[in-house]
Amino acid sequence: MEIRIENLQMRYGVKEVLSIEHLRFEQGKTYGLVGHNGAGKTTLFKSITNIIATYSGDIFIGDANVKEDNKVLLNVGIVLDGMSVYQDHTGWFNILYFSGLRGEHHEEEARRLAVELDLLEALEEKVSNYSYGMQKKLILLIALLHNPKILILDEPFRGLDLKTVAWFKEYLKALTKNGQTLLISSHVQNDLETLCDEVVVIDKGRILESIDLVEERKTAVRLLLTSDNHGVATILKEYNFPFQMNKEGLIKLDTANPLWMEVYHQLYSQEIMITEMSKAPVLADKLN
Ligand SMILES: Nc1ncnc2c1ncn2[C@@H]1O[C@H](COP(=O)(O)OP(=O)(O)OP(=O)(O)O)[C@@H](O)[C@H]1O
Repeated sequence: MEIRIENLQMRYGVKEVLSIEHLRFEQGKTYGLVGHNGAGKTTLFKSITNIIATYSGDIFIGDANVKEDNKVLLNVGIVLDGMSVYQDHTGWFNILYFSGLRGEHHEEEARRLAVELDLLEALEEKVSNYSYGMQKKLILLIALLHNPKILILDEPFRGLDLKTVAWFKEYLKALTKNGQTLLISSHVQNDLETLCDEVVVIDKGRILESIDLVEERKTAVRLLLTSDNHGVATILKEYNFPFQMNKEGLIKLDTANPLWMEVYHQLYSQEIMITEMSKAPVLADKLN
């Protein structure tokens, strides 16, 4: 399902927190949302899911306006950072309770996810005994359980161990292959770089730009580490070949440039070896 936002204005008192003329999240794509603290990411997520309804303007999920037809939200799963569940009850109680609210029951799927998340045994215990990461896993499990058509995740990886983050990223990649739409906010650029099709940059409640990572990935910009990076820089300058040397001394250039073959032969003839060549991260460059 797609999400469409038209003329959204949101204020807390006199403070304008969101001002978005038009924004569309297409079905089956993964979107990242980046912005400084207080930029409005969480407020946007809360508005889309009707947790906040004091905005002016319209938000559509599919054809339904969420303010007028909030049943459409049954298609949406949301995990907000700092969200909580019932502490004095077990993990299982929470799973059954929240599934019941939706009129659904997916015990087998819950068990399968709990095994993947290494949480199965803990589900018998009270949530108050859980670590922060375990609570986060439980909240994710509950959100994933009903297989929502739209999944909104606010800082989903914060507090999770590396193994769980890796599992979760693969899980999310598989979801979009099935046509689900994902919105993810994260302060970790690498997380968004590896997952997202598009990254929306938000600042003081306004959309600054939208970065199409799918297009950006098609370019042939590479980072090189060589046996003599300064020697390479000298050769590149002789050829007027555009390049940058980053803080770590790696050379960044576009190997699709027609001059690259000539430069490459020149390096070879001067016995300069390329010891490492990797795809340059797109997002870090765009955002910094
Ligand atoms: N309940 C509230 N009352 C008043 N102002 C609020 C409230 N919630 C958020 N704000 C303000 O709204 C603005 C946007 O906050 P929001 O939480 O959406 O930002 P964010 O981009 O998610 O930030 P972060 O990256 O720190 O999570 C901030 O200036 C914040 O102070």
